[in-house]
Amino acid sequence: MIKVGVLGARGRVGVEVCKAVEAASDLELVAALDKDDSIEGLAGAEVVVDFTHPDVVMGNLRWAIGHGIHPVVGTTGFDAARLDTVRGWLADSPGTGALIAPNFGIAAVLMMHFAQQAARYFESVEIVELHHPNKADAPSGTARRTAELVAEARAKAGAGAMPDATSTALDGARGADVDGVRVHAVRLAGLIAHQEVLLGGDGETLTIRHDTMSRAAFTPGVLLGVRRVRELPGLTVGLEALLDL
Ligand SMILES: NC(=O)C1=CN([C@@H]2O[C@H](COP(=O)(O)OP(=O)(O)OC[C@H]3O[C@@H](n4cnc5c(N)ncnc54)[C@H](OP(=O)(O)O)[C@@H]3O)[C@@H](O)[C@H]2O)C=CC1
Ligand SMILES: O=C(O)C1=N[C@H](C(=O)O)C[C@H](O)C1
Repeated sequence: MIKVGVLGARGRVGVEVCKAVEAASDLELVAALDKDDSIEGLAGAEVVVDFTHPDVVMGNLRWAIGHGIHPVVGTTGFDAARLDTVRGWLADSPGTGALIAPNFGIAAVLMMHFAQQAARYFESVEIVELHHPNKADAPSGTARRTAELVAEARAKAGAGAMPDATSTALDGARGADVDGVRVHAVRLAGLIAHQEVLLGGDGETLTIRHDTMSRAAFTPGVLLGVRRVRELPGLTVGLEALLDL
């Protein structure tokens, strides 16, 4: 049995993660903590799942890694500097592994992978992410990561800058620039999490779309991470590393 703690246990995703851990015969939920609970309640856990908030996740990670507890992190808001900081903490705690994934949905990971594969064949790539209006960060972690993967694929293929004649625009009209890829964030009541990657070339376009219909969609990926993270010392970024794509 793997002893699992959950941070953000009363949140939208945390509730689903707790249910999934409790339903798994090889996992034991030993701590289900939320905002006002002491993190010391994680003592005894081997793996901690974090679905909290970008403002608190670094403190949680520091504590968990410092106590040799392997984190599986869904919370977003990670940039290169934050990831480097986590790598530093892991270096001081040999044998501890951490998995940080901007999206634990298998279909979402495939959408990112397909976008990365397609990127080098098109002159233009833009990303539109659409989420529920209670989301703290924009653009989403998934969109940011997709843009990084697309930019990396284009750079590797020697692709130049994308065509764009815009010479006058209202602030934000062209979205955020992530490594040269434009990312547009929509916040709309009624939505959960959705993304379109738009690719355009000479006389044709390709749209790769992903829709999250239920937050239970994240739990198989989270459980995969929980089962594997202890075998992966150091930092692993993205669930794709565990999917043999
Ligand atoms: N990687 C992935 O696949 C996915 C990632 N996410 C990300 O996960 C994060 C959480 O999303 P979501 O569940 O929708 O958010 P919610 O706001 O519904 O849940 C977060 C929970 O964490 C609680 N919390 C805040 N601070 C702490 C703390 N220090 N310790 C423990 N709990 C705390 C919140 O309490 P309170 O409400 O009182 O502040 C809340 O109950 C976001 O960053 C989101 O982008 C979401 C879906 C999938
Ligand atoms: O906040 C959310 O809801 C989600 N957050 C993640 C992100 O920022 O990419 C994953 C998914 O999009 C849902």
